[in-house]
Amino acid sequence: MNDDSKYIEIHNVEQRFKTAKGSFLALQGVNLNVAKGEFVTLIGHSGCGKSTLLNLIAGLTTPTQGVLLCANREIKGPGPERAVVFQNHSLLPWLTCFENVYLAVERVFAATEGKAQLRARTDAALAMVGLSAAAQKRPGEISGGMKQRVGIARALSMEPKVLLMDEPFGALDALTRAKLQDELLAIVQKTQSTVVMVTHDVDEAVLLSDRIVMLTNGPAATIGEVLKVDIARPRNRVELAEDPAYVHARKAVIDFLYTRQAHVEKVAA
Ligand SMILES: Nc1ncnc2c1ncn2[C@@H]1O[C@H](COP(=O)(O)OP(=O)(O)OP(=O)(O)O)[C@@H](O)[C@H]1O
Repeated sequence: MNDDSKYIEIHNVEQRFKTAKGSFLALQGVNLNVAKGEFVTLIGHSGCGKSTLLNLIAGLTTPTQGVLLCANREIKGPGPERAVVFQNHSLLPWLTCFENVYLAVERVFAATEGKAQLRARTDAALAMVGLSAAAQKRPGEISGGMKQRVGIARALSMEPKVLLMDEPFGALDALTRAKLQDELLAIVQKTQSTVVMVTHDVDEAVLLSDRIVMLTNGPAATIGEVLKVDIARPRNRVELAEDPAYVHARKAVIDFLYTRQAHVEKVAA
């Protein structure tokens, strides 16, 4: 039986890495459920294990202890139902934007759909991120924000059940970042996707999330606190700035990061 409140289940997960100096315990005792359609961000200081946790959900790595499930199935490797967007967009530079997205569409749908349908899916994904006009350009001919949009279009084109994003806007300037955050909010509202996103940015976390998962510092990092963001959607960044619920959530995250998990590394506040 499907339980939508437990779409992604993370049970007592531990991740150790072998290093030249021996075994390094990155994550320990991580337990979390993510509901279908929920937007969850992972926040914590640099090196605490956010990407490690995201990679485990993506199936790019396997835990040294514990188990992860997606829609009641154990995550044993990467799968098209869990699309990943990385910070560095990872596009193939010799292909156009269209071709970069088409490759992903082909991988997922070629067995069941004809070329015209595959092309229509690619066009629709590019349109969703406002890139129809740049479809025939190569990554070297477009801006960083546009490249990131292609990465998002590629992920969305696979119609994944879960969108996993590792600091997707981390390398962008503040204005482009704000624009893409707003676009992502609108897209997720439309697609009702389940999203797990890694971020360093407190405002980004509060603006986008239904819940903010705060990780303690490593080694042996774990979930320190989970904050529910009780702000109605659609959210408007200008109105939010003075919303008491926004101010409260922001303060709670900053308090966790700077008081309870104080660290020499900086996190954008
Ligand atoms: N393959 C690996 N081998 C050894 N150690 C690793 C490996 N991957 C990650 N680590 C270590 O695990 C810890 C968590 O790394 P991770 O990249 O998940 O942190 P993060 O919170 O995503 O950091 P940042 O915010 O800086 O990207 C770090 O101490 C890192 O050095």
